[in-house]
Amino acid sequence: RPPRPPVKCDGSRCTVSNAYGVWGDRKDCLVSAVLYPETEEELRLAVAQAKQKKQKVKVVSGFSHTIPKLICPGSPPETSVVISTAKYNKNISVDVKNLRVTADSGVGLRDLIDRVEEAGLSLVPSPYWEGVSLGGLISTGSHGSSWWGKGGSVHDHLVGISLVVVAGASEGYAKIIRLESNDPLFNAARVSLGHLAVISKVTFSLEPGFKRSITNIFKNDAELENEFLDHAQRHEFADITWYPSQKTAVFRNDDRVPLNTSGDGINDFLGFQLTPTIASIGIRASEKSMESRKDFKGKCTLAATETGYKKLVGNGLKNNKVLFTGYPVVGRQGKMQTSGSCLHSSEINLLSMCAWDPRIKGLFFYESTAIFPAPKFRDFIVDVKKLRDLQPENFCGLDIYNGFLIRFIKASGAYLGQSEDSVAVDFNYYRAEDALTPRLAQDVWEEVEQMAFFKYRAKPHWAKNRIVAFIGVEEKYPNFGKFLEARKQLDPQGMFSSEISDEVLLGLGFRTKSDGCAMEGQCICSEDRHCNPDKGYLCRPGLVYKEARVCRDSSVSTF
Ligand SMILES: Cc1cc2nc3c(=O)[nH]c(=O)nc-3n(C[C@H](O)[C@H](O)[C@H](O)COP(=O)(O)OP(=O)(O)OC[C@H]3O[C@@H](n4cnc5c(N)ncnc54)[C@H](O)[C@@H]3O)c2cc1C
Ligand SMILES: O=C1O[C@H]([C@@H](O)CO)C(O)=C1O
Repeated sequence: RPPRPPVKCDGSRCTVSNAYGVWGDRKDCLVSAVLYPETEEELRLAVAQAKQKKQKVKVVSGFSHTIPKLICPGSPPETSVVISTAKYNKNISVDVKNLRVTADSGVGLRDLIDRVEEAGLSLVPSPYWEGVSLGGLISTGSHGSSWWGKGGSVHDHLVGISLVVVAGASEGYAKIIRLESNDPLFNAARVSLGHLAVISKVTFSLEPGFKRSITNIFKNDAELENEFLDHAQRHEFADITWYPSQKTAVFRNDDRVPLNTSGDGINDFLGFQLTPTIASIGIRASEKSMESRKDFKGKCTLAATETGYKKLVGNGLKNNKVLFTGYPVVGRQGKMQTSGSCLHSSEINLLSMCAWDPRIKGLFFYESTAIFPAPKFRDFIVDVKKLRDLQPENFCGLDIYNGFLIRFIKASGAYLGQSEDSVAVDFNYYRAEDALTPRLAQDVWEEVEQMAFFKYRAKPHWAKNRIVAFIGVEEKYPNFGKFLEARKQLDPQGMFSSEISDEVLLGLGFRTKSDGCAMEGQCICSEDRHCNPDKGYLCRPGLVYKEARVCRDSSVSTF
């Protein structure tokens, strides 16, 4: 079954959720209504109506694949409305001569890519997951991986954007403005987290169609900190997957090759494949039982099995669309850059879905993504290795997912983009059904999280992360003030802002620290009560990054 829609309405109000089904604070987002405009004029009318009713407005796509609660307009529900772009996805027009494509913001990434490739052109970057809308993916600075050309961030290939902004009565309370690359507001609008306006049209620059040639090289991680820079400079779409508990780093040699190169392969990334529901439930059940038995060894066995299987099947790469038969895998850009086959299954197929689908007891995890200025990343790796060498089993929980996924993002002019060439690192780890349930090695994850965001001042990916990652975020962007000025200019009454999304944008979520708040990254502990003393989890300093404050299982001896 494909993912379910993120919005559920009963008579009087609607609940807006995300793809994982649970927000970081585990509280529902309630709104008075959700509107489904289908044309740009209907989009404008929806904004005008909300302005006249003095409502708070947020935009959600048909996918809602963002983790932080950016799409929640706040309380009380009666005064808020959500505009969904799920049905605003009709128009895609490819301009072959000028190597451009313009589309409605609700269009899904896969639909756009297929149309562009049909026309013999290619969109260079994209997130690795295709289950996103064009408006949504640029709004959070979503990216693939590249330090070449315009780089791996999609918003750096945007050359025009149309916004529905609030207006006075004389202009019908809402109007459409078109911004091109040289507009002063353009750098605010292209990564705007839904805080300035509703994006109605996006225009991307394209390139003549090309193919990709991918080879995964499995290496020992001993020299990782000395090798990542060279790897990114040598291969246009390079990334690295580091499995710290196994001391293995998988260097993805990934380059563009001409269209006439032989090969019709695809990238059907394993993690995004249609997964038999029983498999997802099975993995989740075994994780849960290992957690309850504090079975580190079991986690490491599962991790080794997972990574062994991934190596065997090329992590989902297929040479002939069906099977992985060996490297290199060569295929069309449109079939290699992004994937998400679990999206394309029939409603009646109840036996398989995306592994994290909240309708089944499948995978349930945190997703942290830290974006480092390139010069700082080396020291982060060295610190994580120190932490890993203290007790490698602590890192098996990570390797059950994707380990550390290391990707490359180029400096951007976008105010909320990266101001310098950067390295993004994703890591997923087990999340318990209940907020207060202690998790194996959670102190290690909290230390890695705090090391990244506070010791190395990495920026949190706007679409991922637990709320603690956003503490002090506004100080990390040199042009943050310019973004706030643009927000004041385009939305003086703060119609698109809310105290809930301000916790992300302005890192304001820390006024009160409640009992147990540190157990899910809702605060950084400063007292034991912020952890779970009844279960022996107490607030302690980090082992390598001493300034970190983490919830550690006091029943096990530290080193
Ligand atoms: C399985 C998975 C894999 C992922 N892989 C990657 C990856 O490889 N790289 C990466 O960088 N990210 C990745 N992401 C994150 C994803 O790219 C972002 O969450 C993206 O923003 C989701 O797009 P969406 O259409 O679901 O937007 P939503 O989640 O619906 O919205 C995101 C934000 O954009 C705003 N917004 C949406 N549409 C509009 C509009 N038309 N006008 C104004 N504001 C709007 C919303 O208000 C919100 O603030 C992944 C996410 C998942 C779940
Ligand atoms: O869930 C996600 O998957 C990708 C990456 O971790 C694997 O492709 C990504 O960036 C996510 O947020």
